[in-house]
Amino acid sequence: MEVRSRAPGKIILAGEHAVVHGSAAVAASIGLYTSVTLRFPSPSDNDDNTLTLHLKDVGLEFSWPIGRIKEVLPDSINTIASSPTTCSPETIKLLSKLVEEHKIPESQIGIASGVIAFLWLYISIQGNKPATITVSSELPLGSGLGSSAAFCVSLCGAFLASSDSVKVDFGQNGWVAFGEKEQQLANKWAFEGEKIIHGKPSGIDNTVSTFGNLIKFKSGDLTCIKSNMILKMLITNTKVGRNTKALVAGVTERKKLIKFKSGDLTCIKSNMILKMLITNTKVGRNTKALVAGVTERKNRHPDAMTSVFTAVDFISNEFASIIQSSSPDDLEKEQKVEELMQMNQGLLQCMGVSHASIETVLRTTLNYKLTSKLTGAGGGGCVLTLLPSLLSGTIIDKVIEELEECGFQCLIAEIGGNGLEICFDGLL
Ligand SMILES: Nc1ncnc2c1ncn2[C@@H]1O[C@H](COP(=O)(O)OP(=O)(O)O)[C@@H](O)[C@H]1O
Ligand SMILES: C[C@@](O)(CCOP(=O)(O)O)CC(=O)O
Ligand SMILES: [Mg+2]
Repeated sequence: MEVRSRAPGKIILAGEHAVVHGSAAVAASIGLYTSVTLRFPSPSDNDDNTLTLHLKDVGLEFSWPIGRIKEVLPDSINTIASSPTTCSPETIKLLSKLVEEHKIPESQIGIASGVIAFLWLYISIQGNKPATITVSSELPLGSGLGSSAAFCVSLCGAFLASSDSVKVDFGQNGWVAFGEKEQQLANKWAFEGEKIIHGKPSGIDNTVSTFGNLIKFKSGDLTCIKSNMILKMLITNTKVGRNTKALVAGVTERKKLIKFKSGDLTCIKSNMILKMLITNTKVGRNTKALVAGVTERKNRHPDAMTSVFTAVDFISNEFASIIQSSSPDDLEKEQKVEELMQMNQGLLQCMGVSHASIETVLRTTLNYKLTSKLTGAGGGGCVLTLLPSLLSGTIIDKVIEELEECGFQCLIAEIGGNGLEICFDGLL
């Protein structure tokens, strides 16, 4: 039996880091996916009693005899697929032992936490069954586009789709979304995986990767917005990590906004056209370390940092209301969005998560009177640039050219598309 799943990356339009400390944030899924293939051995493969993980993006393969997993985890993991559970520090230690039995080059050591998350999610949902899992991604890893969440969500999608606790219609062709209950379950499990990779995630990345679209998020509170505005983002990457090929996808038009709160869906219409260019800088960095750094700064300066997070909360809420507003004055809305992005970037600098490469993108785009802010954890990674609707294509080409001359990489990706999807027919 074979099942495939895919889950998108994301951009955070406003509120990263502050969202970890309870502020609101606004995020959108992007049309770049992490894909997982899960295959259980057929009865004729009776020698195949291993759990194998192929990580195509980093060229690494891990394989454990099921007997070895049982030896290291003698009490087995007593979780049930329908009940997402946090991995205890003791179990993380045991799973690390399994990962350390494989050589991961020092330059790729960040992958270890992803493999531990994989083991936790697989064994928790599927138990000690032999299987081969292959992961590949269109997302640059560790660049602020939520590859860790897309990794966890796509894994959970495949594991749950082939478990008894989720009812899926095997008869459907092509990519299909889970029902809402199954989406919630995949989202909760993915959050448990993100905890292993990020330390203290807010949950925004796994949520937008699971549900897709455009969302306003506050811990324990989610507003999911589908819009008919055109959001174009340029991603700039600072090239210290691996080379990422330019990926260009279409820009979609969305018909309505969906407000989603505790399981309730409310549709909201929007007429605004907001063009965003996503720019990706390619300086490698680690979300866990950056999130921990902000928390340490908060511990050192609790009052000042609480004020910063409160300001971000206002920015995110205002950002969300502007893009949902029915006012026909797009110019005014764009100017407000630009100001909010500028303010958010300033506050991210206060949190200590900007980087020289990000500042270079800010300066370069400012030469064209364009506003940018980092997206995701910062410290390098990706930067967003707002493209006002009256901006000419020639200017956009010039900005991209100049950014690429700095060694960065620019991509335009679809914003606010589908979330987690599953495919059983093997045709895609
Ligand atoms: N396709 C993938 N293959 C292997 N590991 C992955 C993949 N995608 C994400 N990961 C894991 O997620 C980590 C990157 O997550 P993070 O630092 O949060 O950056 P981001 O989520 O912005 O890409 C990687 O170091 C790895 O552990
Ligand atoms: C910094 C943060 O707000 C977003 C991190 O995103 P990314 O892993 O850099 O793509 C952390 C979080 O919300 O969990
Ligand atoms: Mg991440």
